[in-house]
Parts: sequence; C-alpha cells; structure tokens
Amino acid sequence: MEVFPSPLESAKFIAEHSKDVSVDEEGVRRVAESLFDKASAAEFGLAGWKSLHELNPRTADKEAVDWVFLVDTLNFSFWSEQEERKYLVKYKNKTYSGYWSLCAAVNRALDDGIPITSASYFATMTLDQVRHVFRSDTEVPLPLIEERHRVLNESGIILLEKFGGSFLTCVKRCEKSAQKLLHLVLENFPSYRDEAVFEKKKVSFYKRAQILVADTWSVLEGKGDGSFDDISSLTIFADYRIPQVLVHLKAMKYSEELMKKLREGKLFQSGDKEEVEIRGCSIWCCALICKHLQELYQKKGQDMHEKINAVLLDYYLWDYARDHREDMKDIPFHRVRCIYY
Ligand SMILES: Nc1nc2c(c(CN[C@H]3C=C[C@H](O)[C@@H]3O)cn2[C@@H]2O[C@H](COP(=O)(O)O)[C@@H](O)[C@H]2O)c(=O)[nH]1
Repeated sequence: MEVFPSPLESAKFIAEHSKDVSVDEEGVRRVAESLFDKASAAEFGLAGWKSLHELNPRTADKEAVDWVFLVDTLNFSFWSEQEERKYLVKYKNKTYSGYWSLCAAVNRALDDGIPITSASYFATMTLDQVRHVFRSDTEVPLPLIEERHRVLNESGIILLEKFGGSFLTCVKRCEKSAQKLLHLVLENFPSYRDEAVFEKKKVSFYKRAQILVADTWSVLEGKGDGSFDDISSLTIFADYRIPQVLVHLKAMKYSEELMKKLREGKLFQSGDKEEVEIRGCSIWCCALICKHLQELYQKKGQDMHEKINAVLLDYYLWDYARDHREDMKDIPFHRVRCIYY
C-alpha cells in the first residue's frame, strides 16, 4: 500500500521552513474573532452548499454524487492571463466565470441530453466532444482542455472497471469515513495525487481529493452514506483563491521579493518552492484559525466541534473571495497551470 503524506503534517512542516510566506498569529486571531458571530449562522453551515449556490445539485442521490465527481475531476485552473479576456459560459440567462463556468457548462450539457456525468460517457469522450461540452461564450477557451480530456477518459475508465461506473460505490465502500474515501481516491485516481518535494521531503496538498470528499459530504447533506464522522480531519483546499484572501485578511504575509514576482504575473511551475510555501502556509494558517475559533467558543461554554471545521471555513473564505474580488484586486494570486487546483 502506497504511503500518502498527511496534508496537515505537510503544512506544518512547510510553515516551519518557509522563507517567503509566513503565518501571522495576530492576524489569525483577528480573523477568528471576526468569524466568531458568523460561524454560528446558517450560511456557515453545510446547508449553504445548496442554498447559496444555484448550480449545485438540489438532490442527494446517485446522480448528484456523480455530478460532484465529474466536476471535481475537472475542478482546476480557471484563471485567465488577462482579466478582461476570459472563459465565460452563459446558462439560463446568466453568465458564469471561473469555477462556476465549469458547473454551468456541465448543467448546459445535461439540459441538452448529453450524459456528461455518466462514466460510460466521459470514459470514451473524444477531444472534440470535450471541446463542444465546455465551449466558451467568448473567444477564450477553457484552459488545459487536452489535459481535461485525458483525466476525464482516465477517471471514467477506472470508475467503470473498478467501481461499477458510479462514485457512489466508492462512497459506500468507505464506511462513513472521510479519510478512507480520501485514500480510496488517492489509491485509484492518479490525477488527484497533488504532491510535491520540499526541503527533500515528500509533501501533499490533495486539494481536489479533499474537496471531492467535502463536496460529497455536502451534496449528501452529511446524512446516510455521507455522514462522515471524521470530516473535521480534512484540511482546507489549497487553491489559488484561499491564499489571496488570507493575505487580504492579513492572516498570512508574503516577502517583498515574492510579492514582486506575483505582481509581475510570473508563471510558476507546479512544485516550485514559492508555490509550495504559499499552499502549505495557507493550509496551516486555516488550521490555526479553526483552532482559535474552537477556543473562543469553548470560552463561551459552547462546543462547536460539529459546526467549525476546515471544510466550512474553506467554503466561507472561498465564497468571501468571490464576493470581494474588487476589494482584493491589489492582492495578486499565484499563477500555475496544472491539473491539481
Ligand atoms: N479552496 C477552495 N477552492 C475552490 C472551491 C471551489 C468551488 N467550491 C464551491 C462549490 C461548492 C461549494 O459551495 C464551494 O463554494 C473551487 N475552488 C478552486 O478555486 C479556483 C477557482 O476560483 P475562481 O477562478 O475564482 O472561480 C480553482 O483553483 C478551483 O479549483 C472551494 O470551495 N474551495
């Protein structure tokens, strides 16, 4: 059995050895305090996954779980070189960008009778069919379309050959454990193995694998096959938006040298030292925010272990980043073209 490094232990190690990125303890404390009142509100909870996002499935059945698997298999690299020229998808009279454009294209295909979430379909999709399903409503195509074609075929074939064609089979095999589902995904689906080497040590982030488990928990509303008793063991999902919002909220800091590279729009490679430090410190920073939030509630005599975890903190911060794009425009995000986030 392959050993998969823990993203949380990786994050701690990276944060302890990071040169260009640092977690600001005082900033972490301030963010936890600012979230204190919000954390007990309804939208911070699991129900927000459906109630706040019209493109997410309304149901909690096999089709909804397969929708989550398809979307999270493609849940990477939506950023555009120029802000004014980007991939957009029009769906039901609304125009979507970024991650939501992917969801809009999937729902558009389903409405057109294309069974895009069925493994028997995406296992054998041609590149032209992928281009058609994810066609843009601007002249800018969805980035990494060839890689998306490859991971779709690869994931579809594995799902058909080993799991009867549905991700719900994987979920049922994990006896309501998020960690077991995470490891089943890592063992069987290579495109989810989001790892790097840092200071000669193998480290992991597993962004898409962890968000797949989290979105499965969310679409099943934390009930039945999705009642993971260890959901709090997941970390946040190290994408390119969470670091941006943590720096904006002053919980995390970049060196002047790194900030300069980011402002110049430098294209980093997956596994570069700066990229690993940004992603690892983001995970560690959010683990500390969660810890502070728990302590604040304990002081109030409230046990919020069910309500506060990295998944719900992540969803909140990610939605915050989407809603505060304008306020955050002078905080650059790091640019990497890869299939991991
Ligand atoms: N950390 C974290 N990263 C997330 C998500 C999501 C979508 N999840 C939503 C869906 C259901 C729930 O309600 C969640 O709100 C996408 N991403 C990543 O963001 C980037 C896209 O950004 P932009 O270009 O601005 O759209 C890209 O790396 C993508 O992989 C998340 O939740 N957390």
